[in-house]
Amino acid sequence: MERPSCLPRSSKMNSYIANALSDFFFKYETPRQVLVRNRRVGVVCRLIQLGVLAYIIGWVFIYEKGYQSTDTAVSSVFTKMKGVAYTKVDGEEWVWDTVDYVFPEQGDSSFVVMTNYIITKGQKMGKCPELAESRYLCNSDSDCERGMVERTGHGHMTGKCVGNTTKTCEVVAWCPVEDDRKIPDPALLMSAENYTLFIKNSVTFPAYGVKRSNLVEGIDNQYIKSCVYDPTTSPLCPIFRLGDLVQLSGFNFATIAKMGGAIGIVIDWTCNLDYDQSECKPIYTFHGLYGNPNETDMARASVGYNFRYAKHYMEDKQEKRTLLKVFGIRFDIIVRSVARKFDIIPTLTAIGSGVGIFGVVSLAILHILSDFSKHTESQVAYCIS
Ligand SMILES: Nc1ncnc2c1ncn2[C@@H]1O[C@H](COP(=O)(O)OP(=O)(O)OP(=O)(O)O)[C@@H](O)[C@H]1O
Repeated sequence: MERPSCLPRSSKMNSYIANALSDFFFKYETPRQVLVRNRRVGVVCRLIQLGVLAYIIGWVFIYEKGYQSTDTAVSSVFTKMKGVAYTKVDGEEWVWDTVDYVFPEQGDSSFVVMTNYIITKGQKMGKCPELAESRYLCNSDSDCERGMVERTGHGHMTGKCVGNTTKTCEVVAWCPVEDDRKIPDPALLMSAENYTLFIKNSVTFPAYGVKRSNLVEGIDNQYIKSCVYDPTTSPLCPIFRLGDLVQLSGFNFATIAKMGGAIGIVIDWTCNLDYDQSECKPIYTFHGLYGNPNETDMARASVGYNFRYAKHYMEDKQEKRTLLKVFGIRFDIIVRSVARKFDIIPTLTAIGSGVGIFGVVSLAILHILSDFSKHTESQVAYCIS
């Protein structure tokens, strides 16, 4: 039986330190290289190394462009519509030009082009019956509580139930109240299909001091006057026909014109500034956001796009207004940008991380091999360097 050690604690410590010092001074460590004479192992190891090399060169450097730094642009968009529409409703002729059908008229990157409307002329402040619709109907005055406002009503109830055949609550409102139960079909401004939209967009990449405009080299005043955007024949023309925009967004013009809708125009600036700046050009894409009533259940709950707009005027010393329920196509112009250029810092970072990954993989292979060598001792020859 082994006798318990009765050396004191301090003398045990001293012997550890002495051993450690002797190991440090009288022993030497060096990595041992292993030569494996095995086809399967050799092929697998080389394939893993090749895979890592392909990842570093193919993915990190070529695909992800790890040798370049990136910057996003500061951008500004200006728009201008042109085109004239003519309507003849109830014998009344009317010509609509850009200031009548574009909202707002300043040339914003988000704007609406009116394609259909319901007009209520000569409204003035007063008392009148609500619209003859089921939600406003009443039998007696007690159904019209004074001061109450129906959720989607047009004014404050006076407390009276009025009318001869169809009785509705009387309201204090802009009278006569709007009747929007019948939407003109086909849309009144179908000629909007031929309107043209001019988009002026400039971008600046502050990190590289590079400024670009969508009126790129070769697009002069003469070209603008005659060109119309076409994705294959004139992809850089900044003038777009409305009908083409709707079609490229996947919508039907007659449907979107009647009920309204929304279209996103994306201007994509993806530029490699290692090449000449003139190669940095915009790419336009068009996306239908809403405007097809059969598209989704969500769209059916609120079909199309509309809003109300009033023009006020004075007549016989009384303020009056013309109310328009406007159905139109809303355009949202979105600029997406990324510029890349060679930079030594990301290059060194990418190389460093590549070397690191390579090192980790080599270590993993070494571990696999040391396991392998234990099992197939006979096929492995060790050579100590
Ligand atoms: N929506 C558009 N459709 C077709 N051409 C357009 C449109 N908007 C502008 N243009 C034309 O593009 C050119 C540049 O327009 P810009 O607004 O810079 O100049 P402008 O002389 O003030 O334009 P204009 O007085 O004709 O509205 C002009 O020749 C203009 O007529």
